[in-house]
Amino acid sequence: RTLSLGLVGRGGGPIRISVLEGQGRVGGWVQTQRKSVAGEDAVFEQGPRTLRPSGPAGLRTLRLLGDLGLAEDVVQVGKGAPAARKRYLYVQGRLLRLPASILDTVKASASGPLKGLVGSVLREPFIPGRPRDLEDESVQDFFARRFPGADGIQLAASAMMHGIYAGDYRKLSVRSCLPSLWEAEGRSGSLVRGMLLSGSKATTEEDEARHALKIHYPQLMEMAETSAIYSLRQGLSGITDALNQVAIQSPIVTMRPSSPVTKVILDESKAKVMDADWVVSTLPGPSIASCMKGSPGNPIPYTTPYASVAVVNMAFSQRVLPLDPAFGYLVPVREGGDALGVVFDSDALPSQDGARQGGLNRLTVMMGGWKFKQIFGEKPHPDDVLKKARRVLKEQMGIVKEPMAHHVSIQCQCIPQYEVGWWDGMRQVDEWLRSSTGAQGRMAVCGAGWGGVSVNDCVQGAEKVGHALLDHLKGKTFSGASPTLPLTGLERFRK
Ligand SMILES: C=Cc1c2[nH]c(c1C)Cc1[nH]c(c(CCC(=O)O)c1C)Cc1[nH]c(c(C)c1CCC(=O)O)Cc1[nH]c(c(C)c1C=C)C2
Repeated sequence: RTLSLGLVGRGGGPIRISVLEGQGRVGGWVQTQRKSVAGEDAVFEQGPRTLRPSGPAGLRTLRLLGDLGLAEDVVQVGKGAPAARKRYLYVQGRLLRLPASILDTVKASASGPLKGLVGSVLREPFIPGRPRDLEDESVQDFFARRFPGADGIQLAASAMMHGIYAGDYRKLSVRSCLPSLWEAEGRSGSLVRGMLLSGSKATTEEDEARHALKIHYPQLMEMAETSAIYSLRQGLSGITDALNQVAIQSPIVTMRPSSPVTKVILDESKAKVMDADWVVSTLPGPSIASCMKGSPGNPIPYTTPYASVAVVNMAFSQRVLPLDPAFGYLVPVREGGDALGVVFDSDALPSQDGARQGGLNRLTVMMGGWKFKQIFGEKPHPDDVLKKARRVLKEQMGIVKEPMAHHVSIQCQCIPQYEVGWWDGMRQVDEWLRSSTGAQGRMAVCGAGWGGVSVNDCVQGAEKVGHALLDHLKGKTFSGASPTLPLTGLERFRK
């Protein structure tokens, strides 16, 4: 829709958008493999596998799915489904179910690894708020300050950081990774009080996104209200493939696959391969920094570290899991070992098992993350990775059966690590993008490295940059020097 506006560009000519993609395929870390297993078409996700239909970003993604004509392909996990309510931690050699209700929490608090949980939560509002000059701290330090001595909370927090960032909660920044918790404490001096006061209050942004979705795609809005997570029947590559098709058909967009960017020069007189008025970069910080090395001006002032994940998808001919249907489990830092967690894919999304449902049993073992090098070295062989994944299944769940099919992916440097100080780093990059000694207002950024690692965050970030740019272009024709971009994509980091 937006791409067909008759835009007028610099010098009165039409606007042209070139999408440079380094790989031969589009989608980045969104990578779905369809494997034929026992005659069935099973889905193996090697990157993100489910999306959340909540919050302004979640609602925007649903709107995008509607615009792409994918509403019929959505497969959902209802809020009450086992895959939404049953999650486990692997603690002291056993799978421990995480409480899913207040009653469960009270029971879990009586004994075992989560002992004393309720008492810690009740005491938290009486603990003074953070010092005024504390600008950031690790996720571990934050929970230790708010819930001193609460071992169970540390276990759960470290496991959650494995599930989202494949990262080490002793290094990850609470301000950057869990901004709503950091803000709740900032507002009320207490995390619990802050969360209770904000309750289910929707922001204006969320209200607007809800309203837009309800008008355009009421069935998707209904789905958002009743679902915990969702995916597409064909897997998440269905989204990036559909986007690719829209771009290919657009008269103003040129898709250029297999075109890795190796250099960005902010000096028109030196343009060699392609001359552009503006660049919107979705490259990770270290890659864009390396592309701009040697270009006039200061180098990019901050780059984010990244973690690698070994993702091993497996399909068994029958159910091998020793427990009732569930989402899967996460392994807290303290347990050590190779695994970060295991997802029970067939329980979450049985419709991705092919037509003969109830037969196949798909699951995914995730290993490495922040300790990838320590476990696998520089370049592990896929057979060794598979061996390690099978050992995880044997040791943690007693599964010794050989899978009928498997797929090993080594996702190098796939998840940005927002470590303590990242927020301030983003502020510096925002300034650099605007500064005359930096990118001179000619470049904006979006993507997981710059403001949220989920697919929803990436869609929201890209939409904001895209809409701002289009609004800017609609209002003007360009005949002189290139004006600066109306935004950098990092506005939220300004003080
Ligand atoms: C390739 C592995 C990935 C790991 N994390 C992500 C990927 C792509 C990104 C990610 N995972 C989750 C989120 C949160 C927001 C969302 O969209 O849902 C993000 C950005 C959620 C998540 N994924 C897994 C778990 C257990 C969770 C926790 C939250 C929940 O209970 O829903 C599966 C999983 N992902 C990774 C690991 C190691 C793992 C383990 C089972 C890394």
